[in-house]
Amino acid sequence: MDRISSHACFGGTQGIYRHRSASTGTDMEVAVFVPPQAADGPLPVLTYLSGLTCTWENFTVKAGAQRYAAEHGVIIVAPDTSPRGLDLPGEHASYDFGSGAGFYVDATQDPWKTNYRMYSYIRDELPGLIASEFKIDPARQGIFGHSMGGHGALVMAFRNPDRYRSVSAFSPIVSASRVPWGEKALGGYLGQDREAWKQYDASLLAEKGGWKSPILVDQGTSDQFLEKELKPELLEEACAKSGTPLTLRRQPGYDHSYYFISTFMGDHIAHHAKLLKA
Ligand SMILES: N[C@@H](CCC(=O)N[C@@H](CS)C(=O)NCC(=O)O)C(=O)O
Repeated sequence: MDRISSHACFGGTQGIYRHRSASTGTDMEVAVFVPPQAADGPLPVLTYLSGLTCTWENFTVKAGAQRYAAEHGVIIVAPDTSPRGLDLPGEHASYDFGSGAGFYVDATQDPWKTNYRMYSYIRDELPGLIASEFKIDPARQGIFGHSMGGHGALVMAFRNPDRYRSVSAFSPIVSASRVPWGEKALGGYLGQDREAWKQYDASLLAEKGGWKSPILVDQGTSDQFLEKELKPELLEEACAKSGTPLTLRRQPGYDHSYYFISTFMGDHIAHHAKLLKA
């Protein structure tokens, strides 16, 4: 990984890196915050997946996570939301598909299947890279995210319970196969066979059970995407069915923005730190 920039932050270091990705066949950028406790030995890692239109930058500049990561001694990794630097047909035409909207899936359809492999990138390639460059404890990994990234985090955790010990989300798309954003993305990347979409639907995965640690989800009640795209009640119902321990907090008056995310960031990092250090 090449370091693009580095800033002292809350006694630790906020770095931005670029590396060649075998999963996407492109260069990828990623932000990594290393807290001051890194001097004393391997630390837990928390990966944050961003929402539509984002890069690593939205979270890194606006979420206010570094203060809490420094407090709890957790490394935070914030990747991009899609491959970059390509010009596939229609790739940059809309904010909710293609660039900035990889949906954390491995595409199976042309022309996406060669590069749009964000599931493999996040699950396999990036953790390997991070482990080779930073002093991490691979047995203590958590994942969280916002909106499309909340969907990504829940899907990643539910499909890989041995890999991740903790999960949380801000205003997640909880059932990608049953809302317009998800139908567009999964249809485009995976094709029209809806059976293939199920492996990327957090609520359908939750319904099957298998995730054991407490899940924290925050959702603003004034979120403009709440009824049409997010539908937290579907996750609530699925978790109730399978006995999955979900705490869903409806936060009155909050919208979909980073003003909301930064307000509850401290609670989320404390949630992960507790589970990762247990
Ligand atoms: N641009 C879209 C909304 C996209 C959006 O709200 N993106 C969220 C994630 S789903 C976000 O975090 N945007 C970047 C930011 O607020 O910094 C629209 O106009 O409807």
